[in-house]
Amino acid sequence: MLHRVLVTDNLSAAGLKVLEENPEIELVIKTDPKLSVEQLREELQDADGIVIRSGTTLTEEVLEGQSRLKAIVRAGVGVDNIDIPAATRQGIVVMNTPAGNTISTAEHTIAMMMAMARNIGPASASMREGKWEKKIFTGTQLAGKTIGVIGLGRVGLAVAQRCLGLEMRIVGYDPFISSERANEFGIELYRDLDEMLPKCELLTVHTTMTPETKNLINAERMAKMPKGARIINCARGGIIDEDALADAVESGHIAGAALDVFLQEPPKETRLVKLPSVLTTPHLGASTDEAQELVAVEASEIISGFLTRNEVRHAVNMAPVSASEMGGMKKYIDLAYRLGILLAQQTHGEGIRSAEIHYRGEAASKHTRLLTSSFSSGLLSIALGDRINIVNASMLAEERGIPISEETSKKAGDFSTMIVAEVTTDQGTLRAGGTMFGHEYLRLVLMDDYQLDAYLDGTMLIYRHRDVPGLIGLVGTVLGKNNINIAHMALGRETNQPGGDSVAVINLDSKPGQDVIDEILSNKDVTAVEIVQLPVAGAPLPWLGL
Ligand SMILES: NC(=O)C1=CN([C@@H]2O[C@H](COP(=O)(O)OP(=O)(O)OC[C@H]3O[C@@H](n4cnc5c(N)ncnc54)[C@H](O)[C@@H]3O)[C@@H](O)[C@H]2O)C=CC1
Ligand SMILES: O=C(O)C(=O)COP(=O)(O)O
Repeated sequence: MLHRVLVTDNLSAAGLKVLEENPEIELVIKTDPKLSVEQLREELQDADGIVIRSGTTLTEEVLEGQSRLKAIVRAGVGVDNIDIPAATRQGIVVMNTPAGNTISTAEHTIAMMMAMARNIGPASASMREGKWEKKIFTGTQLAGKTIGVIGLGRVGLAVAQRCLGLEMRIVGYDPFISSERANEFGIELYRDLDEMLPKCELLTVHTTMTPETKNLINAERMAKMPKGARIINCARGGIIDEDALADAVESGHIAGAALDVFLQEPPKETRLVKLPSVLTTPHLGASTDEAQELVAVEASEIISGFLTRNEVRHAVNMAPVSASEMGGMKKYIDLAYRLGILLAQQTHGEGIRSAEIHYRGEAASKHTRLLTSSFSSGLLSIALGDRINIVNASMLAEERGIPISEETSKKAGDFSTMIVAEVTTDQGTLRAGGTMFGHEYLRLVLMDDYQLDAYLDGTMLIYRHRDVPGLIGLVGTVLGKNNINIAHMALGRETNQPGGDSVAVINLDSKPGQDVIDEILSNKDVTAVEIVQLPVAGAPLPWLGL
């Protein structure tokens, strides 16, 4: 089946070409007219992936119940127009293209700063009206001025580098970078934003939009800046409090502002936009041919790589996995998932308090977080059904108050690679350990304290019993007379002495009914019987299509 990719914002032709030329992808473009929320919900019902820019907002309401949608790709940086927790809860991977538009955005920031300092916008408008107003448009020189850069990520650092070239002094604030790194870029790093603000004759913000950065520059902070300071925002509307900025510009404390982004786009509240010393552009930071080609091609490659090769690149709500890494992980993801559903069925999904996964030998060098998510999606599959997958498993486990921890040891034990999962429930602790033979065949080699060697697929009849002669024959006879074929049988006993507690795992070709289970259970030496249903060997896993 073709993977359907919906595009709802303008992407460069080069990016669309990547999707059009992929024979495994069906491209659906819905950019004009802009879709309503209802139309977007409807289109998404038939989409495996969506590629957007800042023009499409994917709220919880839009994402709710979108069972076909597997991936959202943002052709650009900011993902604040996507409800990430809602996407994660739905099991949808969100990815972006972090670097393609950095330089263009930094250049736009510099352009805005220079245009503001020299009144380029109003001077040009005045000349268009036939005027020659040399005196009123006297500007301010930038060389020698101090600029404060808040957010020293990709764009912030690129802006700082360019400001150095303009012979400006740069002070910076970003709690997440080291002063060594800042110094490499000629930035004097402050650990306290309020201490830095009085130094800033110009201030530019380059953080992502988070609850911490919302209104980061408010009235109180603007008051700490020197009188006549200027403010630039080419990051996200709302990092600077728009109302407070309008007040500060009107009062003359802030001499001017240059804004590319707004709380609401296009802005409905126009007080700020209409102020003569406020320069505005309609979110143009990334709008160059070069940046748009880079982000659109990358976004298209990301969505194709994900849908056709399970590659996870630049994910915002999941660890990244390259196509080659994924190749080596598939069997492990499968193994962890199967241990998860095995234990889920043994606990009936009830009363699970916590789980602990141990990775031994080769397994320890794999992407264990992903494996733990895969295990968790199996473990919670009874409770949550198809809704759970590798993307949302950790979040949903956490929401249900089930801590799932992991521990790794590169030391191999009896097997070169092994995953052992331990689940604690209200009733006690259950354990299952799996390995793979020849990197191919998945095996259950540990159940509670019993060592054994059972297939980890299909229908499994598990019975606990006292290790006495004749029992295997008896169970075999019951199954035989009910026409149930045995594919494989494994026994594990507590000690090497006969007569102790044992467990048997029989892989069957069909599922026995309750009457068969009751007949086996009626034997005085059998203490418990359960049927566990795992996917058949090599069956595809949910959404990963492994
Ligand atoms: N106007 C436009 O068209 C464009 C806007 N952007 C926006 O620019 C911003 C920066 O983008 P990038 O540099 O690519 O992102 P980035 O992720 O590389 O950098 C963000 C930086 O902000 C810092 N930060 C986070 N919280 C902070 C806080 N409370 N205080 C100070 N610093 C904090 C982080 O440590 C990080 O270094 C984003 O909001 C992005 O959406 C990006 C591209 C185009
Ligand atoms: O990449 C970003 O964060 C941007 O803000 C660019 O937005 P756009 O793709 O031009 O709508």
